[in-house]
Amino acid sequence: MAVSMRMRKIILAVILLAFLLPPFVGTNGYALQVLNLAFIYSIAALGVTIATGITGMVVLGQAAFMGLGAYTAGLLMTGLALPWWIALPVAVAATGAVGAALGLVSTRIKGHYLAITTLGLNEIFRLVVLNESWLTGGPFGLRDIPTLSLPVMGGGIAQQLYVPLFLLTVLVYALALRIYRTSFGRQMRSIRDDDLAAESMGVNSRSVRVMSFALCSVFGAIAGGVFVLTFGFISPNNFLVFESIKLLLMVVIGGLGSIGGTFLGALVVIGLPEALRDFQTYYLAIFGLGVVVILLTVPKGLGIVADWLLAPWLPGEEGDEAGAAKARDVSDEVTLEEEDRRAMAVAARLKTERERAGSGTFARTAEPLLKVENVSKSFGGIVALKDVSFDVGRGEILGLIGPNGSGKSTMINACSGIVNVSSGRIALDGQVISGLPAWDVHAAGVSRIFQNVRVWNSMAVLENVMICHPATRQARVLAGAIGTGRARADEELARDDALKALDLMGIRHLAGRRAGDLSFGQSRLVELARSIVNKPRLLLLDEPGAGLRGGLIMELAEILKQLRDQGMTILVVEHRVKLVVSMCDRIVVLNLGDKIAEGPAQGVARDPIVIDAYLGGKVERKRRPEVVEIAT
Ligand SMILES: Nc1ncnc2c1ncn2[C@@H]1O[C@H](COP(=O)(O)OP(=O)(O)OP(=O)(O)O)[C@@H](O)[C@H]1O
Repeated sequence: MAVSMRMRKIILAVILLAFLLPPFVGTNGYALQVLNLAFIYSIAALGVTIATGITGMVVLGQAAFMGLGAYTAGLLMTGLALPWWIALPVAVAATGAVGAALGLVSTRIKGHYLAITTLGLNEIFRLVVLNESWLTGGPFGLRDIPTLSLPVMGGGIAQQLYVPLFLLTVLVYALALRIYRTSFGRQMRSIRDDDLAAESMGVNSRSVRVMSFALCSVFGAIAGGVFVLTFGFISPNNFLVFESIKLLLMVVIGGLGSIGGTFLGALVVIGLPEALRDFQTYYLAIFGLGVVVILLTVPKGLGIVADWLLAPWLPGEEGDEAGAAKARDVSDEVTLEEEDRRAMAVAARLKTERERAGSGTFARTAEPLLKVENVSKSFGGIVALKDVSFDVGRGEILGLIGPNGSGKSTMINACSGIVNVSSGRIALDGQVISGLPAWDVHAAGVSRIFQNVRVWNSMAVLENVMICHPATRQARVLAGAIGTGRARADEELARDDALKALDLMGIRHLAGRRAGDLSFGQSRLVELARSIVNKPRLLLLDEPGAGLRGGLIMELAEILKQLRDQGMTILVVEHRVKLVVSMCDRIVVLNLGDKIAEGPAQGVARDPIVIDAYLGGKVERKRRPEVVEIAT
C-alpha cells in the first residue's frame, strides 16, 4: 500500500515528538547521556556523509576535525574566558577554514590516497595535542571547561542538555537535507556519480570538493564544540583514529549517502554497544556480528527506512508527487516496440513543427565559430592527433568521420576541455578554450554528449538536466540553503528550462525517474536534453546514434535538424556515413590522427581515399602529401 507524502510527514512528526519524551518520563541519566552522545556523533557523521557518501571523497579523519573544534572551543573558554556562544562559532569557523585548506589538497589527491591522507590527520592531531602540552594539557587533556547549564530543564547535565541537543541535531539534519536539494547538492552528487561528465557539463569539481570538505569539517567542529559543552572535559583519547572509523561505520550502516540513515547509523553504533553491556566481555563481538548482519540483510543500510520517511524532502520521483503521478502513467517496463512507437511519434511531431516554421530559417555564415589550429595530441608514445586544423562555421553541422582509432573522440575531448592538447590551439569565437578546465569551456558555450552514455545514475532525470543550467552553475551553498529570493528564482528558471528541454526530447514524463533506471535510448535523450539546456553556441556529439535503433535514430535526426534550424553549431562524430551525409553540411575525415579530407558531405563520401580508409585500405600508400579539399 502506497503511503502518501502527507502521511509520512505525520509519522515523522510523531517520531520526533517521541524523541523529546525521555527526560520527562523518568529515563535515567546514564541512558540520556548515551542518547546525547549519539546525537553529537550523528552531527559529526553527517559531515562524513556529505564528503564521503554524497561527494564521493573517502574521509577517514573526521575525529580530527571534531577534536580541532572541541579543543579550540575549550581553549577559548578556559584560556580567554570567552562565553560558549562566542567560543563555539569561532571554533566552527576556524575548523571550517582548516577544512577548506585541506579540501584544496584533496582536489589533487583522489580515491584511496585521499583516504590514507585523511587517516593521517588523526595521527597528526594526536601528536600535536600530546606534544603541545603547555597549551592543550597533553595526555591529561583540558579540564574544568564550563558546561552548558540549563537549570530550567531540571535534573543533571544530561537531562538539561537532552532537548537542546536533540533540537540542534534536527536543525543540522534539516539544513543538510536542504543543501542536498540545492544546486550545490546536485553538483556534489554528480561528482560522485561521474566526475568527468560533471566537469564537462559545467560543474567546477575543484570548488565543489573544497566546499564539501569544508562542510564536513564544520559539522565535525559543531559536534566537537557541543561535546565540550556537554562533558566539560576533553583529552586526545576522545578523538583517536578509532573514532573516525566509528563515524565512517555510522555512515555505512546508515546507507552511504543517506542523510536520515546517518542518524540511524549513529544511534546503532553508539547505542547498541551500551545496550549489550550486560554481555560483558562478549559485547563487542556481538556488536560486530550485529553490524555484519545489518550490512548483509540490508546492503543499502538503514537509509532505506530513513529515505522512505524523508521522501517529502528528497528530490526525485518520491519527493515530487506530481512528477511521480506522471511517471506512473508510463509503465516501468516499456517494451522496445513501445519505445520505438513513442520515438517515431516525437519525430513526426518535430518534423511537422519544423516544416511549419520553415526549415533553414537561420542564416548560416562562413565566419567560423570554432577554429582548430594545428592541434596535436600524444598519449605517451601514441600520437592520436597530428597537426589537425579545421573550422566550424556559425550554424553549420560539421561531421567528423574516420575509422576506429583515428582520433575523433580525442578531438571532441580536446574541444570540450577534457583533454589538453600537446600543441596547437582551439578557439571559440576568438576566445582560446584549449587549456581551460572543462567547466570553463562549458561556461564559454560548449556542450557535449559522450560516446558511451554518461548520465548521473543516482539522480532524477530532471536533476540531471538542471545541473547543466547556467543559472545554477555557481555553487552558492549558503544562499541555496537559506533559500534567498535570487536562489529560488534561479532554481525555478533552471527547472522550467530543464522541463522544456525534456519536452523537446519527448521525455518530460520521465522527469521524476531515477536516471539509472532508464533504457539506453531514454538515457541518450536525457544526455541530449542536458547538453542543450544551457543553449550552447557549439554542441559536440560523439556518436549520438551509437546503440540506438529505428525510431530513436529518426527522432535523433529530427532533433538535430531542429537545433540546426535554431542556429546551433554542431560538430558531430558518427560512423554511419549515410546518416552523416543526410545530416551534415561539411565533413572532415581523420585517419590515424591525420586529416585526410575535408569538404561538402556528398563529395567527401565519394572520395576514393576516404572510402579506402574506411575499408581499412592502403591510405598510407596512396595518400597525397596535402589534404584533399573536395569542392563539390
Ligand atoms: N586516454 C588515452 N590514453 C592513451 N591512449 C589513448 C587515450 N585516448 C585515446 N587514445 C588512443 O588515441 C588513439 C585515438 O583514439 P580515439 O578514441 O580518439 O579514436 P576514435 O577515432 O574516436 O576511435 P573510435 O571510433 O573507436 O571511438 C587510439 O589509438 C587510442 O588508443
